[in-house]
Amino acid sequence: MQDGILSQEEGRLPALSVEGVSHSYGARKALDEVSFTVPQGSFTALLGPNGAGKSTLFSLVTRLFDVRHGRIHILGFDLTADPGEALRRLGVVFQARTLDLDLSIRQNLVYHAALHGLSGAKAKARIGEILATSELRERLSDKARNLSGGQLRSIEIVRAFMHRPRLILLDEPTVGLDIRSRAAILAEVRRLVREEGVSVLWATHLIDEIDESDRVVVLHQGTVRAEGLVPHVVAAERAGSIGEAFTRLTGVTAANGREEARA
Ligand SMILES: Nc1ncnc2c1ncn2[C@@H]1O[C@H](COP(=O)(O)OP(=O)(O)OP(=O)(O)O)[C@@H](O)[C@H]1O
Repeated sequence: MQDGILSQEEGRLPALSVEGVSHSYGARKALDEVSFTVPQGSFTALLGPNGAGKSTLFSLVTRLFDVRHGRIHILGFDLTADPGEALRRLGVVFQARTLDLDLSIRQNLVYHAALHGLSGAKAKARIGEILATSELRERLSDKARNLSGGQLRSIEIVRAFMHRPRLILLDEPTVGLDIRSRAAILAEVRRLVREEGVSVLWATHLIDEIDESDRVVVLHQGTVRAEGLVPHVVAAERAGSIGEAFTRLTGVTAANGREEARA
């Protein structure tokens, strides 16, 4: 792979394939024979209430935990047999904040890029490209601690895109943000999916983060309850909306970010 250019064979493979993956914490089974795919160029929402197993799944895909049962492939590379090739194609935004608050935004981004082998000049060019239309371009020399929570999250997202990964995982990236910042971050990630053809797996428990054109994987109590384009999942459940389909599939009412913000 060179600067995001895919070989013909890579072009046909799913960005992420999870096959029969299970994971337990002692006697507690957090994931039970989980299988789904993230097709290339898709925005796939991993929708599940708290405790569904989303973070456990992310810990497996990022190799924080070993895959002991089942298989995970990133662009066709087996995460267990060929972790270097698989992880090179992956970018991650974790739930917890991970920028160094004492460094400038530019330093945070350039240091991360260096870990992926990008020279300083290439990193700066890449920052300019990703932030071309963003007002954050004016804040690159500011220390991270002077940015708002929403701006820090945006920079973490830029950081995940720096090395041109083909698959980006975001674990509940809007938690703790106000409605406007949430919407801005969602819009920014959707723009990058369109413009860069990258594939995204966006974990959320909030139904209003899901768009009609998304793919969705519904995860509940460690099992996949549905997978497909939103209109297909809604039709299969004979529901009027993805919220209603979610309730039919899981027996619980999906959380709504607007309501959570009002509470
Ligand atoms: N380190 C751990 N030890 C024991 N049980 C755990 C551990 N981490 C998670 N679990 C359990 O595994 C299940 C799945 O948790 P997980 O954190 O993956 O879900 P989640 O969908 O990410 O939820 P949340 O958004 O609340 O983090 C839950 O029942 C949880 O209590």
